[in-house]
Formats: sequence, C-alpha cells, structure tokens
Amino acid sequence: MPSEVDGWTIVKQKLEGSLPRGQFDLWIAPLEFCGIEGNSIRLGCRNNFHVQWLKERLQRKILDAIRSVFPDIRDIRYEIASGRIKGEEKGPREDDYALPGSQREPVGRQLSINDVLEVRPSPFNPRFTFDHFVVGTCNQLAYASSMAVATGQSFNVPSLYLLSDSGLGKSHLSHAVGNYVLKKNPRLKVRYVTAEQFTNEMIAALKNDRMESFKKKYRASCDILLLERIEFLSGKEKIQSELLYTIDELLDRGKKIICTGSRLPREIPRLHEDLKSRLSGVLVAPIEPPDFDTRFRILQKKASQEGVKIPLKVLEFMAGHIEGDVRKLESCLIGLIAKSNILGVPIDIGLARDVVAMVYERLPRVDIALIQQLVCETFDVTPQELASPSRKKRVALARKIAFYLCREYTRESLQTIGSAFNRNHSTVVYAVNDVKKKLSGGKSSLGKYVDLISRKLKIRCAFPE
Ligand SMILES: Nc1ncnc2c1ncn2[C@@H]1O[C@H](COP(=O)(O)OP(=O)(O)OP(=O)(O)O)[C@@H](O)[C@H]1O
Repeated sequence: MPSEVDGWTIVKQKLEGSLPRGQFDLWIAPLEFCGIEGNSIRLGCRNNFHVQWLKERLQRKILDAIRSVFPDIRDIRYEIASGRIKGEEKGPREDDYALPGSQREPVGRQLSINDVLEVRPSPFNPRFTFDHFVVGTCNQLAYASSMAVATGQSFNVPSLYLLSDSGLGKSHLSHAVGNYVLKKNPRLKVRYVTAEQFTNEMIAALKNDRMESFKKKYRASCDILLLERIEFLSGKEKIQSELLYTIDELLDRGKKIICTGSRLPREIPRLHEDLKSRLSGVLVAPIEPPDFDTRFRILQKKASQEGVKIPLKVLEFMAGHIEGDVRKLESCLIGLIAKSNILGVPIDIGLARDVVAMVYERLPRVDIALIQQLVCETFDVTPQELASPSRKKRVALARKIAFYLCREYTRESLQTIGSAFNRNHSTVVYAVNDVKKKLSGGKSSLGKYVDLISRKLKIRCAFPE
C-alpha cells in the first residue's frame, strides 16, 4: 500500500494518462493533496471557479481514479487551497496559485459529496437564496412579496404570481422561498414543480390509476405549492381543471401558492376563464429587466461568490453592455474568469471586451428586420408584400402577427414599426390589440403562428448563423 502522498501521485499519473494534456495541466496539476480523513479525500483548489469546474466536468473521472488507488474513499472534499501540500516540507507559495486579477480567498467551506454530486435531499438550488438575490427597483415588489410568502411577516401574502421575461429571477425567487421555508421548518411540505412536470405526473397518475395519491400530494399533503411556467398549461383542459381544484383547496386550507409565468394569466391563450380569474386574483409581481445599477451589483455579487475580485472599471463596462436576461451577465462573467484562468492573463477591460463580443454582441438582437424575415419565411410571403397595400388573407395575417411580435420583442415605437411596413401607428395599435384579443380568446389558430415564430426568434438568438 503506497503512502497517502505517493498514492495521490499515482492518482495524478492515472489522470494524466486519461485526460487531454491541456485539461490535465489546467485543472488537475494544480490540485493540492490535503490528506485523507475517514472515507474522504481533501483536495485543494485555486478558487471557487476551479471547484465548480471540477464538480461539473471531471468529478466522475477524478473519483474513479482515486478509488482505483484508495478503494475506501467515498467522497471528495474540495477546499480553497492554502498553498501547502500536507506532508511536504516546502509547498508552493500562495501566490503561485493566485488567479490573475483575483484575490486570494481564505480557506473555504468544505464541500461534501452531496454538494459535489449534487445529491441533495432538497429540490432547491442552494445558490438560489434571498441572500444571493440582488434587489433593485426592477424586482423590489417580487422580492418583498416572495419574502412575505416565505416568512409570513410584514404583510400576509397567501399567493403570488411572479411575472417576467426569461432569465430575470422568477425561479431564483421560487427556490429562495423553498430554501428559506425548509431551513426554518424542514417538516413543511413544499411542492415545487413546473407546469410541465405537473402535467406529466398527472398523466402518469391517470394511466396508473393513482389519481388519489396525486391529489393527496398536491392538495392534502402540501403546505406551499411552487408552480413554474404556467403558460405550459395553455390548451390542456383536464390539467387546468385539476389545478383549479388544487388551488381552491389549498387556499381554503390557508396554504400558500406561488406561480410563475412570462405572461399575465389573462393573456395566456386557451386558459380556462376560472383559472384565469383565480390566478389574476392573486398578487401579481412583475420583474423588469435590471437597470445599470442592479446589473453592476449582480456582477459584483456573482464575482464574489466565485471568489474572484474584478476591477470596478471591468464591472462597469460589462454592466453597461449587457442588458436584459441575467443569464447573459452570468455567462459573460464566467467566460471572463475562464478566459483569464486559461490564458493566465489578468482580468481587464480588453479581456472583458473580447468576452462580451463573443458571448453577447454576436447574438443577433431581435429587431424589426429579423421579425419580418421570420414572418415571411413562415407565411411564404415576401417583405415587399408585407409592406404593400395587399389585403390578401395570408399577407394580412402575416403583417398583423409581425406588428404584434415587433411590439412584444423590440422596444421600437409604434411609429417606427408602422413605417417599416408603410403603415401609420394607429394601424399598428389596432392590429396588435386584435392579435391580443384573439390570443386571449384562445380559439384562433393565430396563437400557433405566434408561438412558432417566437420559438424561431429564440432559436435564432441562441444559435446565430
Ligand atoms: N436579481 C438577481 N440577483 C441575482 N441573480 C439573479 C437575479 N435575477 C436573476 N438572477 C440569476 O439569473 C439566472 C436566471 O434566473 P432565473 O432562472 O430565476 O430566471 P427565470 O425568470 O426563472 O427564467 P425562465 O423564465 O427562463 O425560467 C439565475 O442564475 C439567477 O440566479
């Protein structure tokens, strides 16, 4: 049996033989062996980013290599390296591990196998807490009302509807409620599902004759229901009526409900009137895209969670250039840290500019021209026809939907939209209202086209040509 330190050297050799050179040099070579305690091996990493990377990409391979040498090891505990390998007289100096542009962290919290393998008894993401949520004018009401649901303090909010576009914090706040409540009282029954999961579970229950236990789970045995992405229920009548009964029973029993969606309940097509009215009757808390100040503070907070200090000028640059979806802010930040780590260069404006250009600016913005292009493709009409006086049914429908999508997806004024189609602003207003009315009526096939083109827009933005 080799000594622990020799054993670790063998583990590293095995990994060196099985991983690509660059990956080994970057992520495994700098790992410090900090010792073995019981069934755990302790490994020192450069920073939280290093830990995260290993957890997400190399965890299984590292554990396999370790267990081939130390068969009793069950888990890996990552630490932020202190810069000294246990058992060595002289370890590398702390500065040898300093991430360019970053500040050294004190020895961090030890991570257990539960963190590492993401096996958590709780369904909630541990990063999505109230403490990690940055509050600004854009999300103040949503934050305060979620807090009120969680704590039952300040003002009594039995049910809440969080409304926003994608990536603005609805799930974060729902999980924050779950995390908070379970921490205070682990015995409470907090049910967290997306509308899609709710639907699938109900279909399975119907098939397997288990509706009673399904009902029990969401009605009798539920203290807080967190239901995400309500719009998925559009057109699913049976599921909607089950949900309606569930909501009524929970509210009758003084339980709490948080729903999230990207549209107001009354604007969701093919949603039962009773469900619309139930959901419209709760406190609706919209979340707007973050302003500069909030974006800046979000970046600051996320950087400190990664254990990396980023110069203020770089944070200002990023906050100034990345608007909307907070996921984009996160991707740019992670890209920035990764690039600095991999290239071994400090984090500065030049690097930030490259990353922002790569992650963000290359994505096409949704503009009137992109909408016109996708509408033309979908309806097989030409841009000239869209802008022409033609009243052919197909062209008129395409034009109307294009007006609606321009209002939904761009910030252009009614005048600008109108003139892109040789129309005046009142024609646009009339068409947009007509589409909204038809969508909320749910009977028209127009909803299918709107959904289809919206999906195309999102795909085009996510995967630019
Ligand atoms: N105010 C905020 N402070 C800190 N992080 C935030 C904030 N808003 C959003 N985020 C982060 O942005 C990411 C996306 O947020 P989240 O998943 O909650 O968005 P969402 O509105 O539920 O999106 P979708 O509708 O696409 O599901 C998460 O990592 C979340 O932590």
